[in-house]
Amino acid sequence: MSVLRFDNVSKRYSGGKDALSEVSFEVGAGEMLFITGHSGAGKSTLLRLIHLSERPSRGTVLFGNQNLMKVRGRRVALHRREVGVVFQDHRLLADRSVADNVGLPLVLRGERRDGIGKRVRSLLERVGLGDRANALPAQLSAGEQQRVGIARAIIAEPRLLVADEPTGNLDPTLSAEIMTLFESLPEHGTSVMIASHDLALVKRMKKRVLVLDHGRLLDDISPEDLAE
Ligand SMILES: Nc1ncnc2c1ncn2[C@@H]1O[C@H](COP(=O)(O)OP(=O)(O)OP(=O)(O)O)[C@@H](O)[C@H]1O
Repeated sequence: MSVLRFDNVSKRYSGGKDALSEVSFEVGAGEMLFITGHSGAGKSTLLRLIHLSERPSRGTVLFGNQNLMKVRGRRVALHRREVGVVFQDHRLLADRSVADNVGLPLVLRGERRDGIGKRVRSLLERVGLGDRANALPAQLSAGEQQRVGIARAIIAEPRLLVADEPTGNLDPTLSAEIMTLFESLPEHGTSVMIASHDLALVKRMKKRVLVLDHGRLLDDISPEDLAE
């Protein structure tokens, strides 16, 4: 079963040239893959089309069986519940505790407080932040803040997690920790797509890699091919 499918997708921002050009690929359930390419290659644009902060100019994006072109209005919020998003700059609420930040997606869904507390505690343990639940984001290191952002993105068990340069500001040890966390997600039923221009990191991970070049999908490299 495919989680996501791009069919000949192009995106042109108003006044610009094509940021994506005729891109086609498919992501399977439980798959983890990287999107790489030079600055301006179209990595962020591709991810924006998945969580509907942008729309394609041509072509079709399917999420499961759903054509995202038809997802409009209130249904956009419903779609976003199924797609977790991790940004490089965390975007945590500065005046809320770690636990409140992580539980926010469940609060927005109207889930019961006692159930939320339990799930937040268990997830914070899983990401190694069990003892930081009451801290404010500013009291955490960059790597810890990033783990809070990831916990918030996965607490509602999305079908797909998209991460845009999630290790951009982190040192190699912290990057490796974050990658280990991402690698554990497919076994919990979440597929993972990570945009990164860090080629050394991408090669080390030995996962499928989509290579973008000036908006075109230049290569779709399987883990086996990457090993050669
Ligand atoms: N909102 C926008 N309006 C107009 N053009 C844009 C917009 N966002 C991106 N672009 C252009 O689209 C192209 C692809 O940009 P995108 O941000 O997707 O690339 P990227 O691979 O993520 O780059 P980077 O690694 O630098 O973040 C670039 O030429 C960029 O200038």
